[in-house]
Amino acid sequence: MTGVVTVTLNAAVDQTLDVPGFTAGAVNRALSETRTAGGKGINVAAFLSGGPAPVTAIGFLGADNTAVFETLFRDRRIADRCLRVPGSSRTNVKVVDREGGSVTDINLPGPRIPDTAWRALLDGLDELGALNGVFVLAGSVPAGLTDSAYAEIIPVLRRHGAFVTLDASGAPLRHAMAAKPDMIKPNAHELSELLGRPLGGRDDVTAAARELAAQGVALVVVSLGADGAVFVERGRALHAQPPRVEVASTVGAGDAMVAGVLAARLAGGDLEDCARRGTAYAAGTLSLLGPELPPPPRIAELMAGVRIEAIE
Ligand SMILES: Nc1ncnc2c1ncn2[C@@H]1O[C@H](COP(=O)(O)OP(=O)(O)O)[C@@H](O)[C@H]1O
Ligand SMILES: O=P(O)(O)OC[C@H]1O[C@](O)(COP(=O)(O)O)[C@@H](O)[C@@H]1O
Repeated sequence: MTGVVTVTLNAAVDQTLDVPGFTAGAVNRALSETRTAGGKGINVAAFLSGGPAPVTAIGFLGADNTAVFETLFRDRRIADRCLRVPGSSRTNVKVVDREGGSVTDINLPGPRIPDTAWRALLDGLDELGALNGVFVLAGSVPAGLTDSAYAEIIPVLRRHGAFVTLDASGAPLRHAMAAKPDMIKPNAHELSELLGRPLGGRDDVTAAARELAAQGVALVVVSLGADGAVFVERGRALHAQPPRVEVASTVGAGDAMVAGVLAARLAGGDLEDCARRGTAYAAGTLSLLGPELPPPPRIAELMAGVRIEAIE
């Protein structure tokens, strides 16, 4: 089976703080702290590891705090092609308030990427493009790179005929749209920002997703948090509603959804299979901290509990 390569330009150590009743502007006390390897592409790599496709992670890691990432790569048998850059990868703070059911993300900027490292990344991707069929470009773009970073990477992979998934936001997503990724997964807020207009309910979101599909993105997935996600491909639109699950943290749910969709696609699944597996992976990670999935029998149970509805 073809290999999957995930690209993380801005890796992160996710520091999850358990703060019941968290209140901005007040003194808050954390009951516990957990640190896990994160960053969108690294999460997708972790969620896909252990499956039939070999998984490679590439991107940038700050040279001063690589241990948490190297441990993940070793434990999950993810091939580590990440380039080391001076400094430390950022720590992103995730404040989880289980009482109030909220997660507050404070994402830091990350180390500046030297030009030599950027060029080495493009060379590495060219090399990996010859050997792997699926690429995931995900997350924010750190200092030192331009908003065109993804728009520059996509043609390098296209030359090799790779399937390119993009999960980004803001200007990097807008620039990359011209390079026509094969799949995108914005959330509703990112989609509204991309189109420059507010989006109402599910029908509005579906119409917007259809517009992007008409621009040449084969598979458009729009995630809607607890309201599930909309999947659009070749004129078909589906809504997938996750089953009710216990939520420890929503961090990484979007990345799990990307991984589940790709796992289904790699197995030859149709749009409904992608929606079902993507939603089950997202629901599965909600009760766990870090890029973890429950065991296969529980994933099967979650898949059976996903409600799929066709949208006309
Ligand atoms: N609170 C929740 N309850 C149930 N499912 C959720 C919840 N939050 C997220 N999900 C699932 O995870 C998917 C991705 O979450 P979302 O928050 O939309 O992504 P992102 O983190 O990329 O913004 C959703 O489409 C949904 O299936
Ligand atoms: O690169 P960005 O956009 O700052 O996002 C990085 C953060 O996103 C995550 O990958 C989680 O993303 P999702 O919740 O969207 O799946 C965290 O691990 C990380 O801290």
